[in-house]
Amino acid sequence: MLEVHNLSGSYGSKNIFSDISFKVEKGKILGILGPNGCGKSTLLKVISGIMPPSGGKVIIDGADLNEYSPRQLAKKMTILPQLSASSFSNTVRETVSIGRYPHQSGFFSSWQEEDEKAVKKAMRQTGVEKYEEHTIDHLSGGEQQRVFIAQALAQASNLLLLDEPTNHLDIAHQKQILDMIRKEVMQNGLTVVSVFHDINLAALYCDELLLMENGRVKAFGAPHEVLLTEQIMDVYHARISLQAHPEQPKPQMTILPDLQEQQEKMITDNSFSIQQEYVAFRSAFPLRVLSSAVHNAGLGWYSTFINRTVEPQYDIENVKEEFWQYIIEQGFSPTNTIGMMTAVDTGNAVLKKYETDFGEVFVVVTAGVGSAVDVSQSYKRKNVFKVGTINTWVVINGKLSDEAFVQAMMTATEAKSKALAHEEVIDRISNTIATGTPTDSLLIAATQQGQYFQYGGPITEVGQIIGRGVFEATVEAIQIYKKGDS
Ligand SMILES: Nc1ncnc2c1ncn2[C@@H]1O[C@H](COP(=O)(O)OP(=O)(O)OP(=O)(O)O)[C@@H](O)[C@H]1O
Repeated sequence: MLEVHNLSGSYGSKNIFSDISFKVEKGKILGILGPNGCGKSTLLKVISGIMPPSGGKVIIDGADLNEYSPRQLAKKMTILPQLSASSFSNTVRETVSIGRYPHQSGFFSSWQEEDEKAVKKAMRQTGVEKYEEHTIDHLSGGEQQRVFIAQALAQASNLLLLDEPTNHLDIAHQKQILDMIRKEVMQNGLTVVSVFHDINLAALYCDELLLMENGRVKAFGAPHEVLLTEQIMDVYHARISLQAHPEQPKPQMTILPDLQEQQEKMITDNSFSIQQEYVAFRSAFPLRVLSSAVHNAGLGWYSTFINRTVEPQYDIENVKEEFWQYIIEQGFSPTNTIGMMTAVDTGNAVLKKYETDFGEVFVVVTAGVGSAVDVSQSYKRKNVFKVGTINTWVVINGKLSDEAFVQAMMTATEAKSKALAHEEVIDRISNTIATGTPTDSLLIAATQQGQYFQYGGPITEVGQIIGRGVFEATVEAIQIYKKGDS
């Protein structure tokens, strides 16, 4: 569809970009990324024919850009430049209608039903129908942007060149416009080349990305090939971190601010309180937590954790909502609290403290093993939900990598299973040594200050403490449970 060969562009003698080559297939979206002033808009202007190249060529559908007349080109390709601050006295409808110009033999003289349909469809797609008779200068920046996108769509060409199409748009309209463009691409074979400042939106919506630096191509490829942590940090001179998008197989980045903490933050025993109704952990600052809790599971930052006692017959349809209410009633913040539940008396919780070279590590365990299960034999039983459970917290004064968090979960789980074996806890169905209960929960929390741990396996410095601590606390908690049970 679009081929760019060794393209260069300059303003007079000032060279802006050089030797840029890439191809975009029909029905694809290419995103152009790069820092301010690296030449993205100028590249778009040269591709569209607004500016002549200083070298190289642009091929559209097999023919050189120069071979098209301006009207032919306007039917092939539409450019939506960056929105300028100039004032416009045309109505929305008139502005969108200008997009039909290449399809007229004389301006407005041969207005056809097809033109009317295209204008109406474009206004509907961009949600500007309701402003149809308003003049552009009476619209907000975001509304104006949508009108110009409508104008570009009304032109109904096969190639759309967009310069920051989501500029000025709120998140709902960013999503609406980009979803709509993606749909046009997929259903009608539209091809799009778009400049983006928002790297996450570009990764989410584009098939391929072209990353520019100082007028040159730094990288070209699928989003996961171009968005590499070191590469982005290098080009933009900003610290970032990349994660997976929660729904799409696309990378997303987060800026890492260079904010210096004034004080060293430490967790001490004062943060824990063990009561009959619940075990609570309260910190003056949030910790990074990975957990399988009932409330706020997953990876996040939280300052409070609670492990509450519920009736053994606790069976509520909407557990999440009930837990949310409970947290509020106890005076905690539901968005800042991790919540677990157990049928055992939390007054029997075991709290253990381990002094290490890097700081203190705390382990808290409540254990109810009435419904203990051997994981290797569990396929033999029906899936019966019981609240009798082993809940484990590990709180570390240290900084864990993502690998270390996951490995810490594994290390703690293995230590728990070893404790059950040590206490000869039996799976009553299979009559074999149990490895846990059907509903165990685990929480690993770290202050993310002080010593850094890349790994958390059993023989790492932090893993050794986790292994020993979870084993000892679980053995003790099981012994207390057995005493109460007998
Ligand atoms: N009309 C012009 N005459 C001379 N230099 C210009 C002109 N327009 C832009 N430039 C310069 O060309 C360089 C590239 O500008 P361009 O607008 O292409 O960058 P960009 O990557 O789109 O930047 P941004 O992200 O800030 O929009 C900049 O240094 C800019 O100052």
